[in-house]
Amino acid sequence: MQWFNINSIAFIMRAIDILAVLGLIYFMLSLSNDRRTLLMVRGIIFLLIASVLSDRLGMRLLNFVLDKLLIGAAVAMAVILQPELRRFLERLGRGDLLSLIQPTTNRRSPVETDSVIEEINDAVIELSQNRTGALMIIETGEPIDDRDFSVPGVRLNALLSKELLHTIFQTSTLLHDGAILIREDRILAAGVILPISERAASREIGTRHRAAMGITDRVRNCFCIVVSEETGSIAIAENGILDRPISSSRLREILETKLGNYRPTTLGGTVPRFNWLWSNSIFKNMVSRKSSEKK
Ligand SMILES: Nc1ncnc2c1ncn2[C@@H]1O[C@H](COP(=O)(O)OP(=O)(O)OP(=O)(O)O)[C@@H](O)[C@H]1O
Repeated sequence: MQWFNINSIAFIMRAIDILAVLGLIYFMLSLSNDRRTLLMVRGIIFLLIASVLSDRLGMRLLNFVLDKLLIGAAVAMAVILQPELRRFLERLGRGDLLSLIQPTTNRRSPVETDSVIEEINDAVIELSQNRTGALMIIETGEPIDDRDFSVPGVRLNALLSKELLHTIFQTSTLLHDGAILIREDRILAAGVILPISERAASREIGTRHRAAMGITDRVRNCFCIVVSEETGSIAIAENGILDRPISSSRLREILETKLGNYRPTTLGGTVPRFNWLWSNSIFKNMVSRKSSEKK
């Protein structure tokens, strides 16, 4: 028992302390998969580390300023992340600890998912064949905040069907202008006006396609399908990058990957959202920016 002295206990307590902080950071990062939120959390973590370091190094004035900044940042974060924090506290209160460590993406049942994929796929192909312009935002995770849209459009909350998708985009309807927002198996809104991308892109790319690039650049938990009125071509926008033209078989593949049950898994069976955001998308952006610039 000699090895189990005061020093060992202090070491174990320190390890638990560090693990608890890492756990807390993990939960904060998994609150949202919005890029700006993650950048904000990262900024606060940076301030926290700088404050601890300045304290250890005896830099009292810097430490004083950093402490005040941290308090301000924490209050700002509580205000900005109010819906996410409320969800987090609700789950904590319910004792639903498992859902805290599981990504919230794709909780649809297989049957529901299959029919959503079918309906979207059929509608897009039909719209493309008829050269009917269309813009769809499809959520893949946490709900998109209305403040991310320039105009949130008209609320529909209707069950998704290819007939409805087709009807909305007919030029004779009042709702055909703008985008529709799809959440799970519902068309939540139509006539949504999106922020236009500020990325440098070819002059051939018009406002419908730029709008798809704009929203997916701002919000990471979604992708857009665009059907060109001019050419009938299908495009997919993700992470602010436009991929076009997309063949009908590729469209189905993308829908199945994004909305189906397939997900790349780790040993634990799930991928924490911030991994995907910070590693995969940064890599993808670097690779596909070149291809979009070429267009
Ligand atoms: N900011 C926006 N948010 C949502 N929809 C938009 C936005 N800007 C334009 N649109 C849609 O795009 C239509 C205009 O498309 P425009 O011809 O300018 O773009 P495009 O990318 O060349 O598309 P297409 O190939 O279909 O012609 C508008 O009628 C409107 O429905």
